[in-house]
Amino acid sequence: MVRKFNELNQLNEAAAELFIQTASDAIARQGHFTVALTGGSSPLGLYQLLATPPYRERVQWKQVYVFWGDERWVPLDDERSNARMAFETLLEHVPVPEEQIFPMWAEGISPDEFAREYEQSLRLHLHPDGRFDLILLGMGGDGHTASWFPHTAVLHERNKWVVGYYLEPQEMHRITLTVPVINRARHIAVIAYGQNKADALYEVLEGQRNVEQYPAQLISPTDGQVVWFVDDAAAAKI
Ligand SMILES: O=C(O)[C@H](O)[C@@H](O)[C@H](O)[C@H](O)COP(=O)(O)O
Repeated sequence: MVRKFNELNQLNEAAAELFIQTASDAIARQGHFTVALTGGSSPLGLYQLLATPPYRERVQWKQVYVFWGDERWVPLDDERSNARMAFETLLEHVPVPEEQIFPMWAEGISPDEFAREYEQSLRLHLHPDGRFDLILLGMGGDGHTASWFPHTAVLHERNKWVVGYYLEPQEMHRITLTVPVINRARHIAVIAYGQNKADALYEVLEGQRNVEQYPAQLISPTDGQVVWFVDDAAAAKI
């Protein structure tokens, strides 16, 4: 489903409502809520909203387990860190117990080993069905999402839950959830706004199937729901 908004604050409010609803449904059903956060700049307004009354009081933060959909393999204090951004805008302002927050970063371990360990944590915390309650995603102007970049091998990974790999053009490693894990989620929310997303949004939602070029076409939940939160500028061509 595509939800289109004139104003960015309306988009963020609607995304916050989805977050609150999926959290309260999950907590009522199973006692806790598992969410994967996204990086980039797109979720900034949503995180700020969730950290502020009256939204903040509507989530039972002590029952929330926080993971990430993808990360740049940099220390937590690096300005490129997706986790750092989420801590500053959201996690430092809400009472999620520290041991329930799982940044995609650790010292003294390779990205590959880390990916295996992260998969083990997911297997433990997403037990028994391996499903996230909610995964937040953004989309780049080139049609990538999470760290599924065009023409990378991770697009074809069907067994591993988490992959760490070197992304040549950015000269850094990336850690990312894989296609099967993301598509197993109960809910996926993709946030894409601004004119520079218009071409990719058109190609991803209405263009010919070409997942190598537009990896966000791979977002296709098997038994869940996806909502695209877009603004008029991003939606100019759809
Ligand atoms: O670490 C990252 O870069 C991401 O998680 C990535 O997939 C992001 O969501 C898109 O690149 C959109 O980025 P913007 O929100 O900054 O446009």
